[in-house]
Amino acid sequence: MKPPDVRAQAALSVRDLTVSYGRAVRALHEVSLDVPQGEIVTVLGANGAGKTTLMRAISGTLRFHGGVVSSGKVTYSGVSLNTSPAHRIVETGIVQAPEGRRVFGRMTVEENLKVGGFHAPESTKKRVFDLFPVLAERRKQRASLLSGGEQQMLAMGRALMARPKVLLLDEPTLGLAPLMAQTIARTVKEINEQGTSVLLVEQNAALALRLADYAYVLDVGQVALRGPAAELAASDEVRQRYLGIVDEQIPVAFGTRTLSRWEG
Ligand SMILES: Nc1ncnc2c1ncn2[C@@H]1O[C@H](COP(=O)(O)OP(=O)(O)OP(=O)(O)O)[C@@H](O)[C@H]1O
Repeated sequence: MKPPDVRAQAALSVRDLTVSYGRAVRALHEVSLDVPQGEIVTVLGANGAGKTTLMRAISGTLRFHGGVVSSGKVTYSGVSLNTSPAHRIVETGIVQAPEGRRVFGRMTVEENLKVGGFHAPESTKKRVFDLFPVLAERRKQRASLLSGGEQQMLAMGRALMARPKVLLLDEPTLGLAPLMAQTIARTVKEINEQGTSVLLVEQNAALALRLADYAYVLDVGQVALRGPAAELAASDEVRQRYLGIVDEQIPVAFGTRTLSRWEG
């Protein structure tokens, strides 16, 4: 049986990535991660763990935030993306959905979608409207009039207009009511079932672990834990630390290790 770190058909691959902001802040230290074709992979971690930095390094936007990759690499289908500008990475098929509040408020829903994919065929817009019927209903409305959850849907819809092979989602359920968060989660699953791989950064670990095939936990810039999402969800350590389930009988040991059946 294959060891888990040689995961099948890794489309997007991050190897030993170290990222700093200026001289003082090392935000990621030798982080490795794979997003195989067709999977949902989630990255969990507390505030400041480095999740957003990881997304920036993948999407080529690190430089806009004063960050640099000091070692390691990001590849897609074996091709290095380290020096690719952000627009080239989008063309490669790796597209980040902006945060929900980053939609263009004065533009209509439809205009926002157009910004996501000027050359997208009508069928792509239809796909977005099928996934998010509320966007079809409000297509002529200004984006600023949408609710927070609907704006998040629009942000995801805008990313889908670029027809991504890998969709990067940075906390898509942040600040949303539980019912809306569930709707977003269901749609992420549907997007994935239609063939798009997903890298999902979430603070809502319970939701993310239900959705994902595989999960990584970042802790102060390093991968502290990784494994199949179902195994992490069942782990007492993860339940106590990330799912808020406290059982004082069980001591928490927390170091770098892999939760997997291969480890014995
Ligand atoms: N533009 C920046 N300049 C300097 N330091 C930064 C910058 N962005 C992030 N950092 C630092 O890098 C570290 C990782 O931050 P990052 O935002 O990647 O974490 P995160 O896991 O996404 O946290 P959160 O959940 O709060 O967004 C933190 O110590 C943060 O203060």
